[in-house]
Amino acid sequence: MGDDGDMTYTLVLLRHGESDWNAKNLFTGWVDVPLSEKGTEEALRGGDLLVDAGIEPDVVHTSLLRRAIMTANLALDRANRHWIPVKRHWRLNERHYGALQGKNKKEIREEYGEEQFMLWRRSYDVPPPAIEPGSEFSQDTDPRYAGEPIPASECLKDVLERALPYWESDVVPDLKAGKTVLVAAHGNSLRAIIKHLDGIDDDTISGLNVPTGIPLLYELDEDFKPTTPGGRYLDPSAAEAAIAAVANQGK
Ligand SMILES: O=C(O)[C@@H](CO)OP(=O)(O)O
Repeated sequence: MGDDGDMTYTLVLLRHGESDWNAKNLFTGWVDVPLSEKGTEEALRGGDLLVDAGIEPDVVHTSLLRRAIMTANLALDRANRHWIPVKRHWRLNERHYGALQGKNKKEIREEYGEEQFMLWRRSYDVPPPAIEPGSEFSQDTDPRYAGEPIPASECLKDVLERALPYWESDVVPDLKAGKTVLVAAHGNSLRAIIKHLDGIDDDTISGLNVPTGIPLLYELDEDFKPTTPGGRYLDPSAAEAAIAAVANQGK
């Protein structure tokens, strides 16, 4: 609720802390790797940032991947909000990186060249080649996805199309109920949500990167439009440096 009585909704987006594969510079996607030690620290600091900003999440939504789940647990524990209700869904998972999952970003860039590398990594509508079912980094027999229409590779457009139904059916109702909502997810699933919220066009979104472990606060008006375009990172200077590091991965 704004001071002037207008209804606003409070949303916090949180990308997981650094994972082991972020540290090793590997395409990760749906591979369920743990947080690195640095990532654990980032998640706890994310909780401190929530406390410092006086933000008390009422409900948390996560993907089905442990790096997002653990980040939410650590941040909320630090913020003494570990007890709030949680909902998890694969529709908040990282973008499925197809046959690139498990591959080194620098090696792929050197093998295929900068242009193809960036098309696969940041174009809106060019997915990487599909992953082979049954291969080492495929999720086709993973019980957590049994019976679900899971992808074998995704571009950002695909991510937006599968994340939006969950956004509308589960996140929006929590916001409309006046809850402060925390969404703990991934670089590309959050890029999809940000594209939707801020109405970013298909070309411009390729230049937008999300740093690990720094809460991004959105106040939304009654039409679910951000009152501050792009939201506000709770540690803006750390976010700026971390965004540049994500953009330069593979170099
Ligand atoms: O590997 C991945 O799954 C993602 C996020 O870490 O990488 P990128 O930023 O290259 O899309």
